[in-house]
Amino acid sequence: MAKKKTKSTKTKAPRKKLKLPSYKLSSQQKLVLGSFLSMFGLLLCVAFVSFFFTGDSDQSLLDAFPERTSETKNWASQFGAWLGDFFIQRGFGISSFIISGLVFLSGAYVLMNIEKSKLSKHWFWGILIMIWFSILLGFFGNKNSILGGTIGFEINSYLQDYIGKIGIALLLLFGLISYLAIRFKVTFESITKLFSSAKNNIKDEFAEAKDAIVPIDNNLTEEAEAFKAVLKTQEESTPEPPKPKENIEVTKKEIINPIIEKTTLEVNIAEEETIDEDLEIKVVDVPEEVSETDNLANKLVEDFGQFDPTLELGKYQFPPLDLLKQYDTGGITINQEELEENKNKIVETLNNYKIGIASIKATIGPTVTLYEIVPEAGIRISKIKNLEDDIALSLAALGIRIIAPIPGKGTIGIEVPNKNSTIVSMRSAIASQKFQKSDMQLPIALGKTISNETLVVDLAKMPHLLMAGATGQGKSVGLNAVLTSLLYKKHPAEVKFVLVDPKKVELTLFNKIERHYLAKLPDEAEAIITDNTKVINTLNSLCIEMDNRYEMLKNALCRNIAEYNTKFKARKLNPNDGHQFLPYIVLVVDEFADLIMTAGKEVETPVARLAQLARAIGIHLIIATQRPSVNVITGIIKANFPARIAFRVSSKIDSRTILDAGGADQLIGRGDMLYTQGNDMIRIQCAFVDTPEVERIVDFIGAQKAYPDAYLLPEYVGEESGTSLDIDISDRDKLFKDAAIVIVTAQQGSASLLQRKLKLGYNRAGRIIDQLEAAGIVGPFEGSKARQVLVPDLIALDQHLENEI
Ligand SMILES: Nc1ncnc2c1ncn2[C@@H]1O[C@H](COP(=O)(O)OP(=O)(O)OP(=O)(O)O)[C@@H](O)[C@H]1O
Repeated sequence: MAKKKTKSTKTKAPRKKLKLPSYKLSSQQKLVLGSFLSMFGLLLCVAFVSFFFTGDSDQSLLDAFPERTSETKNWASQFGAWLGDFFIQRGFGISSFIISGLVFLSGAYVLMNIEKSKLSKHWFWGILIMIWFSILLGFFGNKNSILGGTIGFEINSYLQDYIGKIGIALLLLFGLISYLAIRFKVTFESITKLFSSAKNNIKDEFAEAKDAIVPIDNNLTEEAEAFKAVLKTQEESTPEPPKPKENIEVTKKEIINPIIEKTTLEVNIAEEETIDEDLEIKVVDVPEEVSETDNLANKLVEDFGQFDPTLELGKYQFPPLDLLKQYDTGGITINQEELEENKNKIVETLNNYKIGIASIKATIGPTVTLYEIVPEAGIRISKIKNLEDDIALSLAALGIRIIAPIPGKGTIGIEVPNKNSTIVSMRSAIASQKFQKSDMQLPIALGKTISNETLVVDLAKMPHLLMAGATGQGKSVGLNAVLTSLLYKKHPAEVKFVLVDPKKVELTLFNKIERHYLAKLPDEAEAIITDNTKVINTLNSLCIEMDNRYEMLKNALCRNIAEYNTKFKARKLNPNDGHQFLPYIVLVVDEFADLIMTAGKEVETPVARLAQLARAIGIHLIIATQRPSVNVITGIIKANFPARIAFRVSSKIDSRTILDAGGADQLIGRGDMLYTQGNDMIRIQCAFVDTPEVERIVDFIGAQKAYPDAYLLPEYVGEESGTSLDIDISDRDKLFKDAAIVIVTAQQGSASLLQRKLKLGYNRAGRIIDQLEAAGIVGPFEGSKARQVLVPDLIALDQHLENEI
């Protein structure tokens, strides 16, 4: 599995069909052309027929240049005589009639607007048959014979010199057989079958004829017997010669209709003479035809069972729960005093603002307690919402969040942090029934909600996750929780990670499971990407993988990866056609801000593309950032990441950037987070997984048998940052001129200036600087100093560029 064909989708080039050039004709043009061709076809036919009678007498006229006065006998006059001579005499003989037929047919096709490909087929085969006949008839004719025409005769005599008469006969026979085989798909078996079935038919007919006579007599019922008796007496009384059978039967019917109605005899006659309109039609049940691929798939599944993607690492063992630490000993402790104290404070504070409370209820979560208040009638919710800061101040606690009203309930919520928070261990989240029994595609145990329920979400449904939070608030732990969840639930064959870690320390641990779970570019030594410049290649490679996968899905007629994999497991997709089991790919970027700052658009574009399109083909993005500012989480990225996690941030603005709402600035940190998947916002205590725990898990997995290599992503040939100075003018960057203007205006030859002004990545800016150097606009590299600008102003730049061309 780990080996992956980089260019996996081999779409077969469609077989080229013989096609006439496709001119688009208007209906009027079609009528004109169609009728012209049909008429011409008819004229040819008339000329040919007449040639047989008039050809000889017209011959002398043809030799001279035709004049208006010269009289020809051909029914189509001089032109007819010429056509006959040209096609029949000098051409293909009798078989030239095929030409007239083809011309007529072409006219009819144009008139009736029939597909051109059919017509080209007729022409192809028509001309072949014409040549064949011409040779066949030329075999019997002489030089001037109109049987095979001059061409038929000449080919014949030419061939006779080489293969003799017998050779020609055999060649013609071979031509005939080939024609029947190709055109009518005749095979040797079909011929023998035809003969045997003809033989059987004849046999059957004989047998039927015999049967038809015997049973009528044998099966006579009582009535028939009676009828026979009547007949006998009649015959006796009328000594006429016996009449033919039909006649007798008709008379029988007339005489004793009521008696004979049920006899076999009568039924036969009635069937012949009358049509029973009340006759019911019984529709015969025809079993549905099973297509060949289904059949084959069923047979394969019968023989080998469903395809098992995990087979290569069949003995792989999932990490046991014991590797995770048990933190929450004793569960959540309820401190009655604290509860009472907070309740009093809330009631008191609200009373200060003249807000009466009808009832109050507390739900104790791992880090915060939710006090649900039902205000007295007539109190406006907005009033409470506006007092958020004042209430928080009065309660003298950090991390108070007011939810007014709680969605779906008619109450107002005030979340107050617990004095002693409980750690939600990863172990308890993984061990929860919800996680263990989930049948999600990519289940993630995020942590526990305020009501102490484990929240399990499906990354495949999200479909991408944006994670933000100030430093030290639990982002890295959150990422580890996501990765750990997947490691506990998914086999190495089912999911692959692409890890980008500019911080260089957070995800390095996962190196140990490179050959089990990681994906990388073919020539990379390390699977975990810590170098920002390499990220661009990886992201573009993922885009290629995405396109490849879409192609595979399209060829398999599947809408998403789940359908595709099910079909593949049922052996309905042939690996020889480039199909393979597709693992999910999860791209994790630990510090996105860093990437955007150094590579700008070069990173944003592929990320946005993946975010927009990759959901159906199983590529999911998890992007974490410390700096949730708008130039990092741009509109386009935000629009494609409906699922977001916010750890504590330092300002309301940051909170709005991530969640489109405040609240994240009110969190208490240490894994306290808000999660939204587009609509409701849930406060969650993130499951805690420490580095030693992750280490134990990756050690456990790493010690097991692995694939020979990491999952290989398609190769991406990035534009290398070329330094050669003989850069072709036509190869210049699209922004070359803009860059030149920026540099000349600022009189400062630095790549970082271009990066800032033109919003470019480092690589591209560097490349443009090289091109500017090659064009003589900036001077050579001078170490830490900016390059010298060799063009003094924009007018000089214009001249400089014009002189180049
Ligand atoms: N879910 C959690 N439960 C309890 N404590 C937590 C949780 N998450 C984080 N912490 C505490 O907060 C500390 C910092 O967490 P973490 O390293 O994840 O922060 P971070 O946001 O990744 O910081 P940085 O961005 O600087 O890497 C941890 O060492 C741990 O003590």
